[in-house]
Amino acid sequence: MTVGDVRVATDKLAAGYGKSRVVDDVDLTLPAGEVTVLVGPNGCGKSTLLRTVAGLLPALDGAVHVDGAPLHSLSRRALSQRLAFLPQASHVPAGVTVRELVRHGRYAHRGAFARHTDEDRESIRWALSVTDAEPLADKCLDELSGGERQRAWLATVLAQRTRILLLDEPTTYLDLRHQFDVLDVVRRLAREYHIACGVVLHDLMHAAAYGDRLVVIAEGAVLRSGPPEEVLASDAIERAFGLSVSVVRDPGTGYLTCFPQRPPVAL
Ligand SMILES: Nc1ncnc2c1ncn2[C@@H]1O[C@H](COP(=O)(O)OP(=O)(O)OP(=O)(O)O)[C@@H](O)[C@H]1O
Repeated sequence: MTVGDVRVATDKLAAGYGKSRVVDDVDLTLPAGEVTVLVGPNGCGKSTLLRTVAGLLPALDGAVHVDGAPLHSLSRRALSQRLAFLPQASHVPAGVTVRELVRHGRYAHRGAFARHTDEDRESIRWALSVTDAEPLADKCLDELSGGERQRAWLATVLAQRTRILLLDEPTTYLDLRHQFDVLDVVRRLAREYHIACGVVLHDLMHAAAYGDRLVVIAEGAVLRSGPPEEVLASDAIERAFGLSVSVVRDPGTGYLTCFPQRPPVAL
């Protein structure tokens, strides 16, 4: 398996609820070793699309292929061994510690009643470590701050050790350092482990800095996809957000970043 192998491909996918199509005709690919960032205005369908790719919502039309196999042909367990999904918000179970939660991430690899293997223990340790959640391991989830909880959920998803990661706004609630830490983890997972990462982000600066490819969703469709420099400089941003941005590369850090083309309100 080399960088660039397509792990997820949608073919003219329509996603939505009942008869209502939220996005239509979507051809999305998530290649191994790359971070693909989905951006778009509130309510444009980013979560709906991700949940459909994760098999949590039925496709209204078209198809999703995971590792070349039609999504519907994979059992729930087979899919969980390939693909992990971090939703935008999750129910917080009372009295469950972070370590217990992260252990759940291993269920796809062993039966509910099987004993933990060394591989399970190593995956749990690794997931807690890369998300900086080790100090939280023995605390109850319902006693954590929003950002600490977000790291615990992310660790749970990472412990699943899948080749495909779908993350819906993983930086929500996180302070500045932890936002960059999480995005660094995502990039490392892509580069070092050749994981195909599909990430929803609202912050276009994060998207510019960390995305190998951006996908702009608006008006019920993919408006544009490609390298951040091209996509951010295109009219898709103005169309999607009603605001264009200028793109610059910070000479100090090398980060590509962008600024809204609108001066602050003078008071
Ligand atoms: N369970 C549901 N049943 C019916 N409609 C829904 C449901 N969930 C979301 N929607 C609608 O689907 C549309 C897309 O919602 P979605 O959450 O996918 O958008 P989003 O791009 O992720 O938004 P945000 O940036 O605000 O998180 C919205 O109009 C929303 O009201």
